[in-house]
Amino acid sequence: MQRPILISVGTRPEIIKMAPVHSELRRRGLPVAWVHTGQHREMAQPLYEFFGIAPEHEVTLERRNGQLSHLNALLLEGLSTVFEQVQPRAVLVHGDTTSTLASAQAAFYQGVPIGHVEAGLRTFNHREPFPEEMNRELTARLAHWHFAPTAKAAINLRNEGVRPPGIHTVGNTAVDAALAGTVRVESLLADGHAVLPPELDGLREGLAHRQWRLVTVTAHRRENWGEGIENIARAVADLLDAHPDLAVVWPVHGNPAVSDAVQAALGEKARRLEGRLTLCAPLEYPALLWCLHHSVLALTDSGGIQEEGAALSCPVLVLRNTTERPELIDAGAGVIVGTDRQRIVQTVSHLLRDATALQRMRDAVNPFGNGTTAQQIADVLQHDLGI
Ligand SMILES: CC(=O)N[C@H]1[C@@H](OP(=O)(O)OP(=O)(O)OC[C@H]2O[C@@H](n3ccc(=O)[nH]c3=O)[C@H](O)[C@@H]2O)O[C@H](CO)[C@@H](O)[C@@H]1O
Repeated sequence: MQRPILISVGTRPEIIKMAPVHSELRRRGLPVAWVHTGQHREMAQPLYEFFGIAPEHEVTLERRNGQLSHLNALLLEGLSTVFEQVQPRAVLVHGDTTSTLASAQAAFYQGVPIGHVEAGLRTFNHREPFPEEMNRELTARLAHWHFAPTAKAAINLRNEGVRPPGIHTVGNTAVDAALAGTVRVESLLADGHAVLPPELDGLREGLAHRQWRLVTVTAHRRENWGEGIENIARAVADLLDAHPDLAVVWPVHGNPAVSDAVQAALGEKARRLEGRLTLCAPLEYPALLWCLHHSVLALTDSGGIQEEGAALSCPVLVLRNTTERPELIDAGAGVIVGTDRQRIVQTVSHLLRDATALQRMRDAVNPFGNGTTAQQIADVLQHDLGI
């Protein structure tokens, strides 16, 4: 194989958002390879199967403690060995994880140009999200190509001194993945494939026959652990009491800091409401897409779900005090509600009662692109690498 463009990723959202780039490069017959950095491997395998990706390389992490510095050191060493062996012509990284920064550093040490996909997102607060905000900034210092999802992200980069020829405003690959993925999920379901886990059977039946309106909830960010999650759970309970046609699906993050609080506040209710409240393990991506596609609203502190919601006409209420995706709010496709119980209840109740307001949000123009981001990234790489 010729020297490949090497995609280096570790976590679930990175895999989801880099899959469209991999698929587009492969479709054009360009040399491309994938290295998995070994975080959350158990979550990764079904995703790789869904996207038809077989990583050629893997860095296995033998972590002795939970420290970020230890993780970074292991990643840096493991990735350097892989890069040495593969001799990539370029390395592509995504977003803001520890894998992102370590991949960019390892590539920099070997003099390999770095493409940063989803560049320029900023909260301007190094503590929220931590350590992601700093990972974004440092990766921008190291990158050669900056694939900014929006004009705002491009301006953030310019304001930090990144020179415009390296900045390409291309939209977000999350949209490419969500649009193509939803079509595929619906067609798999129509062909009778078991795309959804059995825990969602009651919900599916209720949506089909009892005209429930679905709201998808997810929360896992560190800054929401404790009081934040408890408030969100109590707000969900209030909403289920106030709206008899409301159904909620909440894939609960496995961390006990999250799951214990959710179970304590809602476990009993979930048993009583049978199907109207589904608390389940984190869903595989196709099932999560199905939930968003069939939801009237999403409540989330996730970054990716803000983009997927916008792509699938599912308005998003952001369970954080800040977002690095202000375009969602500006476009009218989302609202920041934080974790205040009353505010969440009031905002959701208003939208459930006011069909016009809800429809206005559903009709908002998606600010994260139209599903051609991977093509635009491939165009730039092909041109600049002369391949
Ligand atoms: C706030 C923040 O710093 N977020 C960063 C984090 O992502 P982010 O906060 O989006 O990470 P999450 O862990 O929430 O993952 C979101 C993704 O997982 C999927 N999902 C979610 C729940 C579930 O049960 N099943 C499932 O498949 C969603 O559809 C979405 O695609 O890393 C990403 C990758 O670098 C960056 O783009 C984001 O900026």
